[in-house]
Amino acid sequence: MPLYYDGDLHESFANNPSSLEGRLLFAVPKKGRLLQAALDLLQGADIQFRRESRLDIALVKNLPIALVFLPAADIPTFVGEGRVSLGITGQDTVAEHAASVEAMRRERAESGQSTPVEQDNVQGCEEVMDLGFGSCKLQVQVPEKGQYVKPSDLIGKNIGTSFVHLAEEYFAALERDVDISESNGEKPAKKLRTKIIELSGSVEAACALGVADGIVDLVESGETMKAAGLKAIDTVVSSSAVLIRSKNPSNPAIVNLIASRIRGVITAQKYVLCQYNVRRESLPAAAKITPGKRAPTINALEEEGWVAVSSMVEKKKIATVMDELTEVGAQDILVLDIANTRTG
Ligand SMILES: Nc1ncnc2c1ncn2[C@@H]1O[C@H](COP(=O)(O)OP(=O)(O)OP(=O)(O)O)[C@@H](O)[C@H]1O
Ligand SMILES: O=P(O)(O)OC[C@H]1O[C@H](OP(=O)(O)OP(=O)(O)O)[C@H](O)[C@@H]1O
Repeated sequence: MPLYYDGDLHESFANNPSSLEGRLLFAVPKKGRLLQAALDLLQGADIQFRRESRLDIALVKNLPIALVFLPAADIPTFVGEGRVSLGITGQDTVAEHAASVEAMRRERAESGQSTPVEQDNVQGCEEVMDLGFGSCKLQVQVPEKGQYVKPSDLIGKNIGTSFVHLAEEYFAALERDVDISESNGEKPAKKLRTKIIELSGSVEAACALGVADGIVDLVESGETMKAAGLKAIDTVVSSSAVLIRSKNPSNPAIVNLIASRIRGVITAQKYVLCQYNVRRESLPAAAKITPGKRAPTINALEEEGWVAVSSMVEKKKIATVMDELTEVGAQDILVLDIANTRTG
């Protein structure tokens, strides 16, 4: 098996490109917050497909891959069981899946079952890379003007959430800490006293409607939380979109190829190319400001005593970098967008 995809298509894919056989399955969120950024990433990586309306599978035209459009929250289950080799989803959903597997493991141990969860095809997912979008936090929220101030005030109360297993883990740890600090050497209670209520959406309405005393839900700008009259009192998990892979993908060479293309697109989005001319004696100072990823590229200019420099610079730092370059005497500073990259 080559480490990198060498252009040789799987035999069954080459013979029948309109079939699923021989194709690596890649799960993409079918709707919601991550969909558009994920599609932009696929386009940047030249993964060409046409999604027929109402069909959740799309065959990729130029690679032996099929895209499977699934709810973001379900993608870690499909990847973790090895049904799909690659996926794009949020770290929050990966953490929730891992917590559900852990809960299954605990339940089996407590009930004396000896079958390991791995026998149910639960192998878990591996994070390949952070994709740099979809940042949010899973937070414990309570009514702004209510009686609850700190997380431990919610012990024994009702908590609404779509992240049932992470909420259970969070409150179990909280109860354990409180019990230990209040006990006189007695063993902390095993059973969770806080009631976790599973809700599939609009979780922020649960407190106002009397279903819950507090919630565990995602926050990005905080606008939804504020509009519902809630405030955050703790963070359970910080999240952003990630590329995940199964432990034993059907074609590791294709997995590496896709990962490398996506990494190239992300780097291109993060950096710009900065070019400028500077007197040779000012080059050490200028090179310090624009060290590049490896080192700046330096070319001689026709004009005696001057050099041309080009270097990758983080987009978010470019204004300051241009100010500093001007200060050390750089001239003709140009900033260019990078369409794609493959760097070391
Ligand atoms: N406000 C947000 N800002 C940034 N990322 C978010 C935000 N809300 C959710 N996400 C990320 O996007 C993922 C999918 O959430 P989203 O609410 O879009 O899912 P969905 O599939 O439409 O589900 P639902 O039907 O429950 O809304 C989340 O798991 C999280 O990683
Ligand atoms: O802090 P904010 O920027 O306001 O974002 C937070 C909201 O975004 C998500 O919901 P989404 O709008 O995707 O819809 P949903 O409630 O149907 O999941 C999340 O569940 C919050 O409700």
